[in-house]
Amino acid sequence: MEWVRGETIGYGTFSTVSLATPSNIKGSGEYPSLMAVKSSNSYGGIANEKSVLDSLGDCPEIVRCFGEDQTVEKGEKLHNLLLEYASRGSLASQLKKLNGEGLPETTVRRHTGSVLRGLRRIHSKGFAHCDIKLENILLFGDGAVKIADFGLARELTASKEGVEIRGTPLYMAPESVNYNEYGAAADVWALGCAVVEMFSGETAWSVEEGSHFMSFLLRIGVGEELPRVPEELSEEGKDFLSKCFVKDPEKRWTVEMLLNHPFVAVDCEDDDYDQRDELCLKGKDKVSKSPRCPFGFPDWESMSSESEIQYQPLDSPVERFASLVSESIPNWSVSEGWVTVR
Ligand SMILES: Nc1ncnc2c1ncn2[C@@H]1O[C@H](COP(=O)(O)OP(=O)(O)OP(=O)(O)O)[C@@H](O)[C@H]1O
Repeated sequence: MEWVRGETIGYGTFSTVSLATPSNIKGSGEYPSLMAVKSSNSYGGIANEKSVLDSLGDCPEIVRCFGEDQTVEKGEKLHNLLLEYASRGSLASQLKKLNGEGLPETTVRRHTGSVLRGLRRIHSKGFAHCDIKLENILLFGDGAVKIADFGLARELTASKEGVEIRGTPLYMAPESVNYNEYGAAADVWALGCAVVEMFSGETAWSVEEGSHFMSFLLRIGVGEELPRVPEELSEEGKDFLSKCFVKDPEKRWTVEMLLNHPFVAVDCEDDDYDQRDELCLKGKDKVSKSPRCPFGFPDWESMSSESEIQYQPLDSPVERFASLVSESIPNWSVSEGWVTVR
């Protein structure tokens, strides 16, 4: 399909997302008149995302892919992935418009149910998403909520050796920090963090400015502490989170179990949904920008490609942390200050 690039609508760590329209409307009946195109000068993430999306097939809770191609623009070779366009942006951008407030619980329940159904498809096809966060949950004009960004997704059978941080640390599960495990259970932990953020408008972990990265990893991996559960959340919501925030991945509830939890299994009245969502729609969308340098840790850039890492088996969490951290102090203030590490 021939297509024309439109305005930029989002930035990721390794890609730019723009609007795209088919250039020959007549001959493009199977494609929508407006799409999103994710473009990157590196092939790995785009290729992985395309291959995972192909394996997942059509699912109402997963962003659709219309194909991939390469272009040369301003002398630069770009790899492009054509995707369904989410006209209402990401949950992160929606939340930003609420100025620190969260979404009504009925809306959170509905969105959580959608993400769970998307995760059910991902896990049943033998993959883990590995980067569930509000930036990767997209909102559509018809009210649909879909999971996007499969650049980090990987097969559940993939090896877990070595030292690797995948995804966004604020959403990382204890077993990922400690043992490099990025399975279906780690997606459930990340979903719990996303639910807290959706409801409260604040990240599930509160981290003081100037805190050291290593101490944060220790809090997730070694300590007894769990992510914050908002006081104002209903008892059902608190119970739902208590099933997500179980340190032992074997004891954590699976997506299938959570789909039967009353927090999402019961259809809620959506009275307050429309009002608050309308308010969000009225705000003008701004292009979201992630910092280009992961965490403000200059030396973390060397971890951007798995193939470049010389893996050493490390047994203890402390050894692993020591190999992952630098001396620099990151900006902890908000989740958007974090970027995905590949
Ligand atoms: N299909 C889409 N429709 C509308 N907006 C989109 C779409 N896909 C992505 N975006 C916007 O672009 C942003 C970046 O996209 P995406 O997360 O896929 O890129 P990325 O390079 O994989 O990001 P990162 O790896 O930093 O998480 C999203 O947070 C969202 O705001």
